[in-house]
Amino acid sequence: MKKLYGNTTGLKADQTRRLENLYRRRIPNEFAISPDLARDLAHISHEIRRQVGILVNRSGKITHVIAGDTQKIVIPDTPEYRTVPGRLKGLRCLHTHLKDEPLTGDDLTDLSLLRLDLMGAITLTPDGGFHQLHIGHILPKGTPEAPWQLLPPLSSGQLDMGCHALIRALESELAQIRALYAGAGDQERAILVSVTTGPRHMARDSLDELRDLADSGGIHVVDTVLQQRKKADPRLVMGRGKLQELALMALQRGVTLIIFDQELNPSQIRSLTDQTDLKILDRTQLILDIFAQRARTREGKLQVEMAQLKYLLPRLVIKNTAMSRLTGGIGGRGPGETKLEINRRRARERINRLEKDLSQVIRHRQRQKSRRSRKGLPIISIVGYTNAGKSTLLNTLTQSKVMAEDRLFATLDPTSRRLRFPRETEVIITDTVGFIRDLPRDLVVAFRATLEELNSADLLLHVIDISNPRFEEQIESVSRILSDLDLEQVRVIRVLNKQDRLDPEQVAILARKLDGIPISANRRATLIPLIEKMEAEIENRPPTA
Ligand SMILES: Nc1nc2c(ncn2[C@@H]2O[C@H](COP(=O)(O)OP(=O)(O)OP(=O)(O)O)[C@@H](O)[C@H]2O)c(=O)[nH]1
Ligand SMILES: [Mg+2]
Repeated sequence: MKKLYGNTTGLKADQTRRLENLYRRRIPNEFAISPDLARDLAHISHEIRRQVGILVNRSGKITHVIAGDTQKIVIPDTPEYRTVPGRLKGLRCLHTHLKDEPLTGDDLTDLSLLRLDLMGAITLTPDGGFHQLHIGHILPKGTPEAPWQLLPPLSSGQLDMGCHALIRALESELAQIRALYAGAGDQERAILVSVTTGPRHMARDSLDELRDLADSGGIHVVDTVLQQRKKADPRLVMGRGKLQELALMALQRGVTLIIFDQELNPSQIRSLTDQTDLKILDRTQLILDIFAQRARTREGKLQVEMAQLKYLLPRLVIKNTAMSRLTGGIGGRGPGETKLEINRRRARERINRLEKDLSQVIRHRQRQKSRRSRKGLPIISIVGYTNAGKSTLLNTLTQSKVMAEDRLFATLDPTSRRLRFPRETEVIITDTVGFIRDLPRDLVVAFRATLEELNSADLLLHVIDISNPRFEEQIESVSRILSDLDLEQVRVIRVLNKQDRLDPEQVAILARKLDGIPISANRRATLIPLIEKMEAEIENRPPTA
């Protein structure tokens, strides 16, 4: 006999048996529930003074019998019924309400979060008979204001309401929505979410940046949601009601992915995936994923995979059902894609392996470098926030063709070029990976070797995109990361890039205020003052020991 779910303590043996016997019943296709079954549920519910619920699959079989309390039932996890995103669950819930009360807010939240086929509430007459059945379903093409359809209450003679035909019609409307969005290529569709306890404008700025990140990751952003709360919910981050709105919006707009602007802990990721059946990523995972797409060199790939595994490891304790979605990343592209179905032990082994490989690659590179530095050429490193124009500057300075693009993290692997100054001094100039606010710690650790090379630089060019409205925060983020890397002692020239996008007066004010040299990295003629300053700095540098 299949087991009972929910609040079963204190039931008499005979009551338990009658509840268990419900598993033998079957509901014909046209019926939401058969009249005799509705009557029996009402009776027993009245007798035990608890709500009683059943989950019914599309063949009319009862898959779960649940006992609740006077106010509610708790629908158990049904991992074996996890649906493909964009479809209904294939289960409907029918449950009793002891009082004559239609579907509650909680019922509708369950309906949308679990994407049930239907939600039904059976109300009782005062003597425990069946009164009416209230049915609600998701409206596939609904709006945030009218996301559900509530049918007029059904009496005993009206229960053959064409249940299957209704569910089929809902599924075919959902299929139309999926088809509509499938046309948009295999781009993943996402909603970006920020739950903040701080000021709204800061969360807004950060969300804007998350959108840039998502764009750079090849994700189509369907909408953004910002929720201000006194305190983040420890389990679901946001309130359950807000989460339900989100789940519905996802269904109605063909969304398969939710990206949170804040770092989520393992149990939050698990609860969110369990509650919504959607793929959940946080900001860190998104950045790691972009890095994974971008890494080109062997060293870069090893570093990214290591960072991904280190981030995932504590998140691998969770049960298997949420695993594939959790570790899937955005389409699972890039170096780490073999990691997907990995378990903890294998993950640790892989990390050890990666560490060995990496140290070998790094040793090799250091040998090359020492060969180069034997020539005693000074090194100038270009640093700065992602998308500031670092690669463009390197290209224009050295007439080379490092990839420069209007996307975040275009460059991952450091490139070095020689540069000869007008007065014949020769230097090595290197381009580096861009920085970002809250650069994931695992990434900093993984890229430590690359970034530590900055230590041997004689001069840093800090490129700042002064046309970006957030440039001041960006300067601060970069300074913070430089000091984390113990680079404060290296001399820095501030380079104010993209001056062509601002008024000349504004540029002049900023140049004074920030003590920087304005340039347009893509216009060679604007670089002369910078080149002169670089040359002077290099010639005046203290002799190396
Ligand atoms: N208008 C204008 N655009 C610029 C200038 N310099 C760079 N850009 C553009 O800014 C975008 C980013 O340039 P990149 O050189 O790729 O920036 P980056 O700092 O190397 O970026 P990451 O490698 O992603 O960290 C590109 O679309 C460039 O064409 C400039 O002086 N003026
Ligand atoms: Mg670059």
